[in-house]
Amino acid sequence: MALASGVRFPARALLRPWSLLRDTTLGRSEPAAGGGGGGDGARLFGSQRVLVEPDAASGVAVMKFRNPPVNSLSLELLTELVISLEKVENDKTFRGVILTSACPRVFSAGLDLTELCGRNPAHYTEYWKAVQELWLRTYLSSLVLVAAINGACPAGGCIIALACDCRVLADNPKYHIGLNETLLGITTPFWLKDTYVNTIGHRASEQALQLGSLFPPSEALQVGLVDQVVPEDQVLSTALSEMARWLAVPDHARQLTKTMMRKATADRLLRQRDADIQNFVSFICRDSIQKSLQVYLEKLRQRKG
Ligand SMILES: CC/C=C\C/C=C\C/C=C\CC/C=C/CC(=O)SCCNC(=O)CCNC(=O)[C@H](O)C(C)(C)COP(=O)(O)OP(=O)(O)OC[C@H]1O[C@@H](n2cnc3c(N)ncnc32)[C@H](O)[C@@H]1OP(=O)(O)O
Repeated sequence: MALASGVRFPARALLRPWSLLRDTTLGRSEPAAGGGGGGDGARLFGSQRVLVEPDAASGVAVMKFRNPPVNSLSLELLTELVISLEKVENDKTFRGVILTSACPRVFSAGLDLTELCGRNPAHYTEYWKAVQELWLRTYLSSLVLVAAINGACPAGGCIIALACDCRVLADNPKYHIGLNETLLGITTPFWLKDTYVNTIGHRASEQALQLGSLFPPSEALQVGLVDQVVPEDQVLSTALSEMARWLAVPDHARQLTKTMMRKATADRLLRQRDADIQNFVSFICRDSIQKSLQVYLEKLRQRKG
C-alpha cells in the first residue's frame, strides 16, 4: 500500500490493510467499515494495539497505545498507528487527535529493541521504513496532535511526542522524557535531531543529545520539551483543554502555518529517504552496534525484581 508520504507498507499490511483494524465496539471482532467510524460519537474503532475513542461532537479522537508491557514500537504497533492516523485523517469529522497510553506508567519505551537486534538487513529495511512513515505521518499531519504523556517517554516515545503540536506531561518524577540514544551506543538520525532542535533550540539539543539526557517533568518544562506539567489525573483533561485552544483557530490558516514551519525539516528526509534507510541498515548491522544493543537489552531484562 503506498501511503501519502510515498512509502510502501509491509507485505502483511499490504494484503489487507484494514484487516489490522478491528471494530472493537462492544467487544465485537469484525472488520471495520472503510472511511469513517466516528459518526455517532460513541463508537470505538481501533486495532489490537491502538485503541481509538472518537468523539464526533468535538471532532477529537483519543488514540491510545496498548502494546504491553511498555508500548515498545514494534513493527506491528508502528503499522497500526499509521493506519489508525490515516483513518482518522480521512474522516472529515475529525480535526484533532490526542495521543496517549493505555499501559500504566509508560507512554512508550521507544523503538522495540528486539526489532533492532539479531535480525537481517531486509527486516531492518522494513522496520526503518515504518519508523520514517510514522514520523512523517505525525509530523506533517493536518490534524492538531496533542500528546497526553501519562508515563515514561524515552527515545522513540519522545519522538512521537515531539511530532505533536503540543505536549502535556504528568507530574511524576519517574516519567522521564528525552532522546537517550547515545547511552545505547547509537546515534540519533539527522531528521530526529532536527525535530529536537526545532523544539528546544540548538545548544540545549547539542547538550541533551550528546549526554543522552532523560529529563524529569520539571526540567522538561524548563527546557521547553513539554508545554505543560500537570498532576497525573489531569493529563487528559488538560490535553483536551489545549486541544480546544488549538481548534479555536481556523483549520486552513493553522494548517498552512504548520506546513510552513515544518516543511523544510520533513523535506530533508523526503529528499534522502532511501539513503537514510541504507545508512540505518549498515549502521545497525555493525557487530559493535549489535553488541551494544544486546548488552543494553540484557541490562533492561536483569533490572527487574
Ligand atoms: C553514523 C550514523 C549513521 C546512521 C545513523 C542512522 C540511524 C541511527 C541508528 C539508530 C537510531 C535508532 C533510534 C532509536 C531510538 C529508540 O527508541 S531506541 C529504544 C530506547 N528505549 C529505551 O532506552 C527505554 C528502555 N526501557 C526503559 O527504560 C524502561 O523499560 C521503561 C522506563 C520504559 C519502563 O520501565 P518499567 O516499567 O520498570 O519496565 P521494565 O524496564 O521492567 O520493562 C518491562 C519489559 O519490557 C522490556 N523493554 C523495555 N523497553 C524496551 C524496548 N525499548 N524494546 C523492547 N523491550 C523493552 C524490558 O526488557 C522488560 O522485558 P522482560 O519483561 O524482562 O522480558
